[in-house]
Amino acid sequence: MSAAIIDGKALANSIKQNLSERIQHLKANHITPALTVILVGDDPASAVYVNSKHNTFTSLGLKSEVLRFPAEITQEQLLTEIRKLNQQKDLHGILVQLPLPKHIDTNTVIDTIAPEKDVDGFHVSNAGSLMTGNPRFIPCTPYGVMKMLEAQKVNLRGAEAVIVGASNIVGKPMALLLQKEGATVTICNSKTRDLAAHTKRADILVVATGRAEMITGDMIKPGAVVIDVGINRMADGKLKGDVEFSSASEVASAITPVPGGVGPMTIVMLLVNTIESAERSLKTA
Ligand SMILES: Nc1nc(=O)c2c([nH]1)NC[C@@H]1CN(c3ccc(C(=O)N[C@@H](CCC(=O)O)C(=O)O)cc3)C=[N+]21
Repeated sequence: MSAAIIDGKALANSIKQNLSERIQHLKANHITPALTVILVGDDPASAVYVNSKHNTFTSLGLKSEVLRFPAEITQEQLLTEIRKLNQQKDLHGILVQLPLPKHIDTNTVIDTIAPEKDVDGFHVSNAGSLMTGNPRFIPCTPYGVMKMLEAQKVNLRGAEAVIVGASNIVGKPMALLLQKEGATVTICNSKTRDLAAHTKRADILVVATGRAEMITGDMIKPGAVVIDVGINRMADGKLKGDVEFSSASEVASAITPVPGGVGPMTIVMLLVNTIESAERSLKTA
């Protein structure tokens, strides 16, 4: 068997096309959706992602600004910058690129962002609202994965979903979203005993560990839908997922590639959240 490849890039593009009407409507009301990204330090991978976001936003006529700070910035200075952005009228989204340097407490920084501008959906109150079933912003990566499953017409009701990786930004919100659609969800982590026993049960397998090619075809149930969230840059510059594509695609019924899978969906859902935020400002104006 050879799996269907779920084309995240194409789906992201079609979602993008469908946003133009909403953008026009906002502009007719003198609102340009605006995002500010804070980038601390000079990690080259982060710089690539931030540029990619910036280009996507500006190409659609949205406002995007990147504030760059040296890795030595103090936590208090960073919080001061965020508080300024919170007050800025006509700014609908604030994103602090992760990871942050070790001397800075990530949760404190995220929870300083005004929840109404937290288009990543990482603020503790937004995490809570997702958990209680009335989300303000759905975190972009799991949101994009749900759109891919929907486009692929994957039946989630009663399905066995297994997530490998329990992070606040992917694994945990992913579990809530799948559960909401009726899946039976297992979250595995680095301490899980007999990981393969879990992954082999999965009708839907989502892998977000940051460990290149750790899931191989022999760990996958025949016919499963495999979503690879990993983006690992190899020494030769090539990108690899957390799933070994060659063996997995022999077993799965559908699989996301890396690159061109979940990554482009993450960026387009950031666009969706920022536009949504701008539309809310229209309602309260
Ligand atoms: N506050 C915050 N929010 C994030 O959403 C966030 C973050 N911090 N920190 C880093 C991760 C990573 N991330 C990616 C988004 C798109 C691609 C993407 O589009 N990748 C392309 C390939 C790009 C390339 O060639 O490097 C693809 O998969 O096809 C990758 C990675 C968002 N992140």
